[in-house]
Amino acid sequence: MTHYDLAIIGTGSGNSIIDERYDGMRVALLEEGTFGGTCLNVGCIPTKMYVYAADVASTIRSASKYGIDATIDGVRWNEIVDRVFGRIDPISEGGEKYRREDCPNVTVYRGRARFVGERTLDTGTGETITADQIVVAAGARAEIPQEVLDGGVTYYTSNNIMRLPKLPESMVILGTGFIAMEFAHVFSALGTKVSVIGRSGRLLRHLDTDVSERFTALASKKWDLHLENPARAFRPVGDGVDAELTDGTVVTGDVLLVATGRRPNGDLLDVAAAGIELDSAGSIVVDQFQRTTAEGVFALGDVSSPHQLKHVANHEARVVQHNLLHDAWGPDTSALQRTDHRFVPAAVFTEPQIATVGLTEAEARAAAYDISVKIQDYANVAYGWAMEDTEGFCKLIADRSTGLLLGAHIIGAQASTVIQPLIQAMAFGITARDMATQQYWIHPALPELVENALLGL
Ligand SMILES: Cc1cc2nc3c(=O)[nH]c(=O)nc-3n(C[C@H](O)[C@H](O)[C@H](O)COP(=O)(O)OP(=O)(O)OC[C@H]3O[C@@H](n4cnc5c(N)ncnc54)[C@H](O)[C@@H]3O)c2cc1C
Ligand SMILES: NC(=O)c1ccc[n+]([C@@H]2O[C@H](COP(=O)([O-])OP(=O)(O)OC[C@H]3O[C@@H](n4cnc5c(N)ncnc54)[C@H](O)[C@@H]3O)[C@@H](O)[C@H]2O)c1
Repeated sequence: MTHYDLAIIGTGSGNSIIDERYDGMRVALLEEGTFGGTCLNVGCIPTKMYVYAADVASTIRSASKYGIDATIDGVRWNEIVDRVFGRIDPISEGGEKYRREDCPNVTVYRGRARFVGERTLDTGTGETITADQIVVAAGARAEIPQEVLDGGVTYYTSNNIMRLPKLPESMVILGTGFIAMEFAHVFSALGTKVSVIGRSGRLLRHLDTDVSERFTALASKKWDLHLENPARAFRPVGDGVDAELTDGTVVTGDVLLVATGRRPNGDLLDVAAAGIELDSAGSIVVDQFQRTTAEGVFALGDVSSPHQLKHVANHEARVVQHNLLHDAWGPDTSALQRTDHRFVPAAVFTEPQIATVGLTEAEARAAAYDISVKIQDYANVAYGWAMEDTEGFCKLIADRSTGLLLGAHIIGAQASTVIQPLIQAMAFGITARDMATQQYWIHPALPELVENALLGL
């Protein structure tokens, strides 16, 4: 049985651990799927490349409000697909080739790994290995509701929807979370008729209520929404799918996209054989040093994190990368790094974009903070006038007793970029007053939205 200094399950964020500090170690890298993981191959990166194309189409459609007449003559779907995957697929292939051919200390195993004992792995290739330390970076997978499986219909997930052979005329999307909304934007902007089925009354309902309500109102003008009306059955019809809803409505589409959450992959790894605990949501339990309940085993990213975001997985990977090299299992933890999950931001790349960090107003009130709330409309700042924006806003929530921000929520153009100074203020403990008054804000740029929101607080 081959013994390694380190074994890593998963080549998404896990692959980034192995840098020159590990040159003197024997490392096993285990991967069952496409090399490079979710973000690169089927997640953040390709989706945002599609979103960019969708945004271009949207801009053309809305050009007339600026006095410019333009129409879309055609959407070359296959060229969009080729632009995205023509760039991404070689990165994945190159990454694997690099590990196999240029990293003499790394052995790549291509199979489904699972634990068969303490720090012992069946690599899924016929070989079992042991390692002094193991990192579980095995990610998550799309959850498929039973009613979809029972219906025997063809369905797509985020894994394969981007490689459809042609742009569908109509699409039924099950779910109202991040993935559902980003693909609804992509396909509708490119010309597909989009129907969305949700169980609750609002899209993106985990966000601040004002943001979620505004987004739902805007979406209802362009998509066929079926909210508070869960699907109870799915049936194949011709080349497409019928979804029968609880009130009897039937929603039909050429293609069904299921985007109802992603389940951590810990349940497929026989973790109990290694003494690794899962929580009730199926995530691997980790402490602030990313250590699991089994000595010598770390976990990071979607398999162990409630956030399921790439910037969180990256942060956790850097912590693990450090702690692997610092006797993480001895009594003295002073040299170890801790993960910091206090202010985790997220953005939804829809139209309009949404960005969020910290508490929602409801969460802040439930936590009994004495809060100050300000909503600043894009329509009331100069750049908002330039864009004729009548929809977007920035909502800030601050703690009156400290003057510190508790939450920031933006819906509107470039929200994912405009929010960054607010994330910085929260991370570095800058008060809203100092933030507003102790620096210049470029006039008349979009961040004046944030300046005015802060002044308003
Ligand atoms: C459509 C989509 C869009 C997204 N967009 C964004 C975004 O815009 N911004 C953002 O921050 N996040 C986004 N995310 C989330 C982000 O992609 C994930 O949080 C991140 O990629 C998780 O990284 P990871 O390293 O934990 O897991 P992964 O990158 O999923 O890596 C896990 C790897 O482990 C392998 N594996 C699993 N089990 C085994 C096993 N038993 N044996 C061997 N190998 C195994 C898998 O094949 C996979 O390659 C998106 C996700 C999706 C699906
Ligand atoms: N821009 C980004 O950062 C980005 C983009 C895409 C994905 N992600 C990450 O990937 C994760 C997974 O995305 P997701 O959209 O699949 O999950 P999600 O948790 O955001 O949303 C899933 C939605 O599906 C609903 N749902 C569950 N079962 C259902 C059913 N049977 N019928 C109808 N609706 C049902 C849930 O109520 C929820 O609203 C996200 O939580 C996010 O962290 C991030």
